Amino acid sequence: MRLVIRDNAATVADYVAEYIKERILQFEPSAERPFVIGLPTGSSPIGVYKRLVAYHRDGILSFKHVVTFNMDEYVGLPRDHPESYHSFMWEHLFKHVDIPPESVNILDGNAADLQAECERYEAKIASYGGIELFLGGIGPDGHIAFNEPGSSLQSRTRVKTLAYETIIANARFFGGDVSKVPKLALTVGVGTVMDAREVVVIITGASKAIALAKCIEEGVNHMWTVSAIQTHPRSLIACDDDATLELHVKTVRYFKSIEQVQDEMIGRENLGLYGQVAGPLRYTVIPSGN
Ligand SMILES: N[C@@H]1[C@@H](O)[C@H](O)[C@@H](COP(=O)(O)O)O[C@@H]1O
Repeated sequence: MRLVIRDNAATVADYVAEYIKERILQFEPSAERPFVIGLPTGSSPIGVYKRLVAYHRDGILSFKHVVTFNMDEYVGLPRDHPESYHSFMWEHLFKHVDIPPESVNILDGNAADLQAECERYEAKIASYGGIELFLGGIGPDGHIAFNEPGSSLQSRTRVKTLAYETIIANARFFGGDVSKVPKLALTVGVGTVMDAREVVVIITGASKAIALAKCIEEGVNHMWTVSAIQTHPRSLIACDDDATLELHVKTVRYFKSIEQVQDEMIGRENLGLYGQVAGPLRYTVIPSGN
């Protein structure tokens, strides 16, 4: 696993947006071979979406051959409710780019048969040959998507009851009124996320500091479901300084030194993603710490 530390949420967003842009461009997606990406909602990815929209506006990035699968959706909230994840995604990303609407996949939290909807979703992901890159954020309790503490680390897409801490955290989107926050959600499982060929997680802010420390410095544990990322062969956490508050100084220095060595050996401008070196250097470098 790699940990990339930046000064603040804005520079984390710069890094992650550029990372995703490069991954899509290097993949050279086509109609027959689209780039399949898993996407989160929440405040963490908003800066990334803004930058992806800007890449599109500047003619650098197209979403014509990108297929998306969102992580989760509330149960029972009308699709056009301003706080539904459908609304969020169209507002922050999809309506600003050239993605064909049929390439957007978001769980239907109003389906008559919620279980069947979850099974349909998994089957659709499989029909594309799986997800290339899953981007995620986490809750303060270390949940990824809506995989609350205690979720099986092999879980698949399913109906989930939200933890009280999550309901309180998300009340800010419902005028601070806890009673208005849906108590159920559909969510991809931890296993669904970990099946992606690559996982990238954004962790910013002091409120996520304990979760980041649990995820990185302690063992894989279903009480901090994002910690499953330790078992993934190709994973990256992008965090800001505030999120490192609970990490050991040694941990922070270790991951910073890895980046520094990479920069010195290869040069930042030539360092592609996960050893895929862009520019004139074409050899493969696998950075340690992966
Ligand atoms: N289901 C979503 C998660 O996918 C998201 O990661 C989390 C964090 O949100 P924020 O980025 O706003 O802190 O919120 C919700 O619980």
